[in-house]
Amino acid sequence: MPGRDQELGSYYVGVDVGTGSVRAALVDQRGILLAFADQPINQWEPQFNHHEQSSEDIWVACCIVTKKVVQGIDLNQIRGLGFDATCSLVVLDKQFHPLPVNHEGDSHRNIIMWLDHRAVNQVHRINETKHSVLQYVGGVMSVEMQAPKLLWLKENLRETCWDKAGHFFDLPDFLSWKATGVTARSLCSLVCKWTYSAEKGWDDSFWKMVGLEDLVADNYSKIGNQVLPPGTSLGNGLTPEAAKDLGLPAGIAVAASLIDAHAGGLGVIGADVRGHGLACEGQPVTSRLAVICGTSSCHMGISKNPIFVPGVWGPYFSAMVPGFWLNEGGQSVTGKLIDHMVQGHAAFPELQAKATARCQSIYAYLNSHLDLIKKTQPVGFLTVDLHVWPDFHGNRSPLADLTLKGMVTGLKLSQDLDDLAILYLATVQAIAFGTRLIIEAMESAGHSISTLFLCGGLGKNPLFVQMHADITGMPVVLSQEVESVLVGAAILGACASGDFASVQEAMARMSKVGKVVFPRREDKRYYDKKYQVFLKLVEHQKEYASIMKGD
Ligand SMILES: Nc1ncnc2c1ncn2[C@@H]1O[C@H](COP(=O)(O)OP(=O)(O)O)[C@@H](O)[C@H]1O
Ligand SMILES: O=C(CO)[C@H](O)[C@H](O)COP(=O)(O)O
Repeated sequence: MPGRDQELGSYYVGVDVGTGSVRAALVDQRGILLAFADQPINQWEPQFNHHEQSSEDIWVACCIVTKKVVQGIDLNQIRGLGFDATCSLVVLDKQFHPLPVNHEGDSHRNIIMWLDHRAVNQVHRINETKHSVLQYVGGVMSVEMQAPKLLWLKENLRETCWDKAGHFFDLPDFLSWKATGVTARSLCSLVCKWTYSAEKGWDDSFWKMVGLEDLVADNYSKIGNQVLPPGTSLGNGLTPEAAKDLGLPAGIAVAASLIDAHAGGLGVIGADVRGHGLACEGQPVTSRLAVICGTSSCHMGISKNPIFVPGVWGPYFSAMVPGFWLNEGGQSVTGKLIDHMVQGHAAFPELQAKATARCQSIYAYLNSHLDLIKKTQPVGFLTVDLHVWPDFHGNRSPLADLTLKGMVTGLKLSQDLDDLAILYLATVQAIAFGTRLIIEAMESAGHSISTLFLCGGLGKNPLFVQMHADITGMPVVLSQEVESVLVGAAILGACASGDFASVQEAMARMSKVGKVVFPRREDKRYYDKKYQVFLKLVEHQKEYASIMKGD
């Protein structure tokens, strides 16, 4: 909350809808968070690989957190509002009412979440077309993108959903519509998840080839035929109705939105790094990789010219930083995988009890427990004979293989807290090795990366950050504001308000270096050996699959 003696200034509200919660912040022109609030959101998993949410629930959560962060301030100081959200698919009918995306016909659950893998068969057929738009998603479309999900709805819920649908929104675009009544879509969501080209627009032949020709016949009115760069001011700003819901003044500028990972990228990648001893100082911004780590991890690298990286999404023009091409590597489950491994272990109740007794988070407790048991060796060396392959939800990048599964080798009969802590460590390391594999793929295609800029919920975990530095061999920059994704959302609001001339200017002013974590060079040999094992794991998994397929 800003103090009463706070100089009268301009504020922006950023709203970030992650997988597990909605967050809002009040942010000033220097990118400093003056107030923060969060609110959990519901998820349903009615069947394995079906993940659903409710757009009504999410809007209610947005209203709760926004009202909280503006409490007690002069509303006239708020100049702009920006949203970011996960790239989930929201379905509404022609009157903008929710439609069910499930066999139960529950219209409250009208969102197919980004991590939903129900459309495996559909994406397989889409990839078999080898259509040229696939070049711009790393060569292989992901089941997490919107075209396979649309096709699934058409083939499975024709009467209850497809035929009645009037609007298919990416969640960030749903939020900006809800705030302004403007149905224009963000270039970010359409380019990254819907095959739209910033240069050529929609490709009719793709939609016809995959069996979604009805979208073309409608001139794309259901999926978006007005497209705006992120940060553009929408319509007449916040509608009176949305203003009442959110507790904000009607008419303030609302920006065309971003996907959450992209907002994180804006929130970190433009910081002034002078004086921190970083290799990216004085180098083009293209030497920086933004790594946004929440439920999933997203690896956002930009370039002046398009770079085609097999298995890495993109290149997408102007989808994050205007004028730059974006490649987006990713791991579908990272925070969710760590939670899964820890919560599923027999010693989890003991961990919870001990962490609660010390008023610590379970992760802070695990990290201090590892420090105790490591004795004199570096903590990472505790996993010399325990190795994890992290693709419990398939591989997004760079293998782009959704059939891959998780692996653990080196299990013992022990089920105590030491065992849980070491399994947790091996999981964190596996995620960092996955990042190394993505960086290597990006570099061999033409990127030249020297520094990681990490944010998201996992950025609060010092072990996760140190392992990313040690395993990639690159320094990891953490922002001054831990909630950097919200700074990205606020940057959108700031651009829409007209207070900054460009997204680049707002980025440079509002993102700031906090802490830098350097790699421990002396441990490199150990991690290089573990990386060799990591690569063997996937090789062996493929061999097992081929043995089982044989006669
Ligand atoms: N204080 C913390 N310490 C360690 N890990 C954390 C902390 N807070 C969140 N996390 C991790 O971050 C993940 C959630 O990140 P978050 O960015 O909030 O996710 P999302 O944007 O997907 O909702 C959790 O799965 C958890 O593993
Ligand atoms: O596909 C993505 C970005 O393009 C993200 O993985 C997705 O939006 C989920 O984000 P989060 O892990 O922060 O909840």
